[in-house]
Amino acid sequence: MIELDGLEVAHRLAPLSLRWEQPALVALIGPNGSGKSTLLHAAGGVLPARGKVLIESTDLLALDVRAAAHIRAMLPQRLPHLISMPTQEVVRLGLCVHGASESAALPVWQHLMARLELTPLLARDFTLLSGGEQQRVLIAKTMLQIWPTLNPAARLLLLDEPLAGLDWHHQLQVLALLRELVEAGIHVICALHDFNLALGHADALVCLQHGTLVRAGAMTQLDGTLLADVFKVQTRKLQADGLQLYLPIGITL
Ligand SMILES: Nc1ncnc2c1ncn2[C@@H]1O[C@H](COP(=O)(O)OP(=O)(O)OP(=O)(O)O)[C@@H](O)[C@H]1O
Repeated sequence: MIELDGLEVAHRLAPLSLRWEQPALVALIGPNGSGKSTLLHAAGGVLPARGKVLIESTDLLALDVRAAAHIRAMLPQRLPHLISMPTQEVVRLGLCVHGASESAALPVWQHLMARLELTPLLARDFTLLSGGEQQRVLIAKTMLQIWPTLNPAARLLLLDEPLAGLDWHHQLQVLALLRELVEAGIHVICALHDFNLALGHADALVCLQHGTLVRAGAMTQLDGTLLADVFKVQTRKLQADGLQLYLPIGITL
């Protein structure tokens, strides 16, 4: 069970309460500036906030950063200040939190390197990789931190637009890894701007507008009315393989 209980950031996020009984892939959507990053940072305990983030009976916000890092991992939207170092050392930072040995981590390491196609990049300087390559490296590092076979305490993964800058192939690779994590018991909250990817892959929806929760629940809540009212876009509904998709065709005023 994961619960955001009255989570609030002064002037940026109105108090919101949400609860999920089972691990799920939650799509966090909202227009630019609606508070998605604010919610993720607050839930991760890296931005001062009121309220609680309950994981079973533990309040994540009452833990110090090191203890919290055993339970949750977070991928921010912007790259941290880049320092010149080999890419493999960046990935390896994901192991520091739980301290799994490299031999214990090897199967997971190999799995992530293969799925994210990072092996040819490992010896290169991280700062010289392309934006999408750097993003895949940081996703691997973040996943190593909370991969359940390496870190059994891990419960929550917070991702701020992890698919931004990735090509379709790598977007789908990342979504497949997120599904693996959900099936292994990790609750994933993922800010996304691509509604069709959300419809195809997420289990549940959270939508913010002006720092306020406007919808939450099943993915069927993501519909043409929401896209018109909150995102100010006119859409055409499409059906593909039983999936409802939306094509943007104009803006609403
Ligand atoms: N450090 C800060 N101090 C004050 N206000 C901030 C700060 N960071 C963000 N904001 C404001 O908080 C609001 C929510 O920003 P946030 O980054 O959470 O939006 P978002 O939904 O993630 O947007 P985007 O889709 O553009 O990434 C915005 O109005 C933003 O200007």
